[in-house]
Amino acid sequence: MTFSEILTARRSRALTGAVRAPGDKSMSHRALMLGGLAMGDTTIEGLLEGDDILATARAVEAFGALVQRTGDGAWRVEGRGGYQTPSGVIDCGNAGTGVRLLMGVAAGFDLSVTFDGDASLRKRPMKRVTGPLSDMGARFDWGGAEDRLPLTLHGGGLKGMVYRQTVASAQVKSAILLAGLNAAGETAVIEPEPSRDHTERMLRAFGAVVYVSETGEGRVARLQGGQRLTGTHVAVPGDPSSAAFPLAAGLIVPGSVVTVEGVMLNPLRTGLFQTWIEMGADLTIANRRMAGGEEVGDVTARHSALKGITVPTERAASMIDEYPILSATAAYAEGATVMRGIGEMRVKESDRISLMAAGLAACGVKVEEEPEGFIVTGSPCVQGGATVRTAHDHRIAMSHLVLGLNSEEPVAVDDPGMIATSFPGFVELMQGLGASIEPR
Ligand SMILES: O=C(O)C1=C[C@@H](OP(=O)(O)O)[C@@H](O)[C@H](O)C1
Ligand SMILES: C=C(OP(=O)(O)O)C(=O)O
Repeated sequence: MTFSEILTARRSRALTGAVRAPGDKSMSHRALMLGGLAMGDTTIEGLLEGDDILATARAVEAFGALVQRTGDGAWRVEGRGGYQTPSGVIDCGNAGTGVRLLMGVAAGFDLSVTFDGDASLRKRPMKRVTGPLSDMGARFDWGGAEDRLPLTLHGGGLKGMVYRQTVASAQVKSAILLAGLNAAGETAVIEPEPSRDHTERMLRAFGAVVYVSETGEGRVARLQGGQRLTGTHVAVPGDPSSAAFPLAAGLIVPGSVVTVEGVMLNPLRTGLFQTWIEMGADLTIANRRMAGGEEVGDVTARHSALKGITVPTERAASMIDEYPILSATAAYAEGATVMRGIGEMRVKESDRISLMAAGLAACGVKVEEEPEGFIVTGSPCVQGGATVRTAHDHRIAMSHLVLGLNSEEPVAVDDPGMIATSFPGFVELMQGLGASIEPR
């Protein structure tokens, strides 16, 4: 489907059905990058074919690997055991994960490369990665403003380091560990609040030795430099961050029963499910099994009378991308949902606190914005009736479309094309469940 400039969601009858979420975005980026870094063939099934991942596939090819699409979600990467200087600029599009992890990998090699991205990515901070990589020995030239893309990286000659995270960020941790693979000696990252661990897990699947331990200072991931990766098979499970949207719709539209099958249940990713259950959601998980080295399950959401809660701040890292959709469901909950300790939301594809606050308020929902969070006071009756500015942010767009599925008046979003960065086929999948989402 090609979109008009605006998509509109309208109050829908009960949503029913079982769907599959697209492949996990975090794992899809890593599977391609590590495939390019390994010697030999890597085959991937269930790869997310969203725009962020397609940008990473092009980048890995530009760094010297052979990257082929062999079928629906099926890809083959023939790695050369290292990255080489690409002939042009590496454009990571909208993807923070893409650019930050690729900087880490590339820093380990004797090459020079310029990274760039779209208008949203050009606004996001890069020093959180270039700082530690510089301490390891990489050099950077800013193409424009400091801390922002475009930038040029000169890699090679790295030495390992011990890095203490100041913000919980899997992207920063991963960039450092990936650089450490080709640094002299040991590299360690200490995390006071653990972030998603897909890099550690997937490095092991490619044959690397990675130690993870719990210490008084937090979780520590360490590896020795000079390890070689070997191509492998990666089965990418469904993305819990994407599954959240149809499940949220199931929770808020009366009479609904929505199942999303094959959802990854890594505990560092499921903070939203825990939060919804505490809010009174009828959310059940069946058929728990292992797939692609991760636990997966079929998650069912039934329409529920939700109540507001205070989300524990230490849960933030395990649901950082889910606060937009949580806040949309909180709009239908009785009482206040307090979301704090989430200043990181302001440096995502957009300032997600401010955009969600503005969008919800335009739809008649009571929202109080704070520097590091927001409070949504909901009610079962949401007015709607707004066209929301999404500022190139897929999750802002999808969250408001879900909000509009049970509001009095329709809710429309601008720039819906961005949804394809993480969830191609979102509109068709939601329509298949019975959602009324149409181009205006
Ligand atoms: O490592 C990853 O795959 C990701 C880490 C998170 O970012 P931060 O590391 O900035 O928290 C998350 O928001 C992003 O969508 C994916
Ligand atoms: C923050 C996100 O992604 P990234 O940082 O990769 O752009 C996201 O998908 O919500």
